[in-house]
Amino acid sequence: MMMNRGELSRHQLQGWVANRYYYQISIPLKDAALISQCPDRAVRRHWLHRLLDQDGRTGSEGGIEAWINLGEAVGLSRTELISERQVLPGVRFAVDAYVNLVRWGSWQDGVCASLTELFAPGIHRERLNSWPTHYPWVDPAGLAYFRSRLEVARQDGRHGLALVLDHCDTPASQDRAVRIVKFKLEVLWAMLDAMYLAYVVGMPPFFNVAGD
Ligand SMILES: O=C(O)c1cc(C(=O)O)c2c(n1)C(=O)C(=O)c1cc(C(=O)O)[nH]c1-2
Repeated sequence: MMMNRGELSRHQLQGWVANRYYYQISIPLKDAALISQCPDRAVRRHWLHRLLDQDGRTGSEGGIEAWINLGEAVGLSRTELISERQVLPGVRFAVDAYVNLVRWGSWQDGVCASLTELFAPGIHRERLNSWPTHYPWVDPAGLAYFRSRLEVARQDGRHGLALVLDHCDTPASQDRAVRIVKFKLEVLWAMLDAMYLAYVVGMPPFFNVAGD
């Protein structure tokens, strides 16, 4: 909300991009964990696209590279981003909890957890619309990540939802699906809470937050 209202300082927006970088690089690990659990060839085949969409293919660099470009567009160097120096402990713990859920749960759990992506296209669209006005100092070329995800996230979300509707066909499995989605929302909230404390409240001690 603060982001979309244009209320973030340069330091705060940089902090968000640097921390979300850790989410981006963890998504393929999560997708690989899901694939490793899944005996269904068609599902594995489809899910592999997700992994490659982030990691890239020959001739197409992929989402992580696009996120690094976003980092450069907000004034962070590639080295700074890749160093993970700015990743907050709370963000790291939350993201790792997501990867671990998929690593130790079933592949259906992993699909349920990805359903928050249904909301991602709208969120990306909002950023594409508002950032050029609110943050004119951000190089617009860096917004390519959000643009590239509009259609991909819509398709991924639909595919995930179709799988969940297909496989979660008992009250018990539907109950579990809802609990998993709640867990994933808690991961996303925990990330935001950690960033809010560090960059908005400015509450010390944070070993890796430089003063603004
Ligand atoms: O910017 C966002 O708000 C947002 C949220 C989410 C999400 O809800 O997990 C994803 C993304 N973006 C995203 O870019 C992305 O690639 C992605 C993959 C996944 C997933 O769980 O597999 N979620 C998300």
